[in-house]
Amino acid sequence: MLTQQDLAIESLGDCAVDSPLGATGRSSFVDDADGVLVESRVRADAPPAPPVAYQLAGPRRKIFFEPAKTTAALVTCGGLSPGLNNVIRSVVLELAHAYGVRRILGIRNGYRGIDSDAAEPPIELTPRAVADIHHDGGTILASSRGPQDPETAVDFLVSQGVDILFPIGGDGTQRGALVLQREIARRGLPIAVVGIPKTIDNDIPHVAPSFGYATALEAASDCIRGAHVEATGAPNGVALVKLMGRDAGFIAAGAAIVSQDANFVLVPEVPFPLEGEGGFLEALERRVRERGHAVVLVAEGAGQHLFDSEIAETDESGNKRRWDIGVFLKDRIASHFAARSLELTLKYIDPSYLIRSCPANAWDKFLCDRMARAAAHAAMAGKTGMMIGARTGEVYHVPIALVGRGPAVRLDVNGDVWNAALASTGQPRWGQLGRASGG
Ligand SMILES: Nc1ncnc2c1ncn2[C@@H]1O[C@H](COP(=O)(O)OP(=O)(O)O)[C@@H](O)[C@H]1O
Ligand SMILES: O=P(O)(O)OC[C@H]1O[C@](O)(COP(=O)(O)O)[C@@H](O)[C@@H]1O
Ligand SMILES: [Mg+2]
Repeated sequence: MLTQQDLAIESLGDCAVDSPLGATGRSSFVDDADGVLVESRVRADAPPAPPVAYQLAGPRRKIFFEPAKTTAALVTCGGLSPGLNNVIRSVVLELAHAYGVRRILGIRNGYRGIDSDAAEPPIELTPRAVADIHHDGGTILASSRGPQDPETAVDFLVSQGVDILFPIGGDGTQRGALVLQREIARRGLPIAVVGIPKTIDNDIPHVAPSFGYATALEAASDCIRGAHVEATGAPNGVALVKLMGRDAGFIAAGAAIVSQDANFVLVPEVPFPLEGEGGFLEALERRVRERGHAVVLVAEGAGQHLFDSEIAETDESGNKRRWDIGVFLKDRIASHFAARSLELTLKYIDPSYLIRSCPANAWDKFLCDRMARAAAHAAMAGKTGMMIGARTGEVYHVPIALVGRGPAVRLDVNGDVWNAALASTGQPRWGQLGRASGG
């Protein structure tokens, strides 16, 4: 359970500068006493408890940095997510147009670009340079995985005169941001670090969901529409669609709900039985015998209990690699039907990278702009060691230290999202199983 103290936002010091937004008459200011309740769910019969609230995001009347003397830098890290360019553009425009910040750097290729020995130096981000980027997927700055030495990175920020760093990326990026902020604090430097969390996987705490997720669902459901056409277009057609989701099944579950065309959805949180009475293959066979076709969604991290071991290898950022459940299931479905001499037309579809490389949809664009501008306001007010949190309708400040605290964000298998996914597929509710069962 979080306390109000856990949610305190660090600050570089007193805010002595009048915000230029006051002169425009465009902004209604908020102050640090404005909050957003952490717990939206309550029990009416619970004893009253003191409210615990995030600090509300938004422009402050007094700011820490003098805009004309401020240099900001943006960096995008980790896997791509729809909306990265929208975030870059809105941060740049808010800083340049609303505050009058004149020097904004775009660090190339993720954290590896925060280094004087980097292959590519930062680029200048002007309003003109970012004018049209919001229509495109990806990131104009490029991204990467892999560690960066915090001392090297902070030396580089100092050498470039950077006052504010905006790390835009997932849970790993935010952990990295905290390491940099700690090094900055250790040296007593007045450099603000304000993160903007991206996640198509929907697996970052205090952000529910962040930008990218809604677009990923929309793109996935377009693929599933095609998969359904393929499955119904052949005798005993089965379309198996692999979606991203290393540890959390939000994309697969959400896509099942959005598309309404999936008959099975397999997620990391539910180690389904494969063989035997009540297992996936038997349920699939029954569905195909009864209806002549089926659409199966599988998240990349699902079914790892079906392999004898875990992969020891990680990616450059330390994320554990997973066995390829898509190809594994494809083979097992084929051999199951062959063993029963049952006709099968199996189509395996892996749209993973297409889903995260597309431009943001309307909802994610809406979210990106608000999160980006909120980050600009927080940073100009000298807030640091924080990231922007978001929930439908609200944008607020979250200490980055909370990203690594508490249980990881996973699908609640007793919650309404998973219930809706089960209802839309009609698949059995498989429970928790031991390793290697049914393999
Ligand atoms: N615990 C950590 N400490 C410092 N840096 C980290 C940490 N975890 C990840 N990073 C760095 O953050 C960047 C992005 O992390 P990654 O896990 O690849 O993507 P994401 O931010 O999307 O989760 C990489 O450069 C990675 O090395
Ligand atoms: O193949 P890549 O580029 O390493 O990315 C795969 C991973 O990237 C993601 O899209 C995002 O993951 P991150 O949070 O690590 O950036 C995951 O869903 C997926 O497991
Ligand atoms: Mg991640």
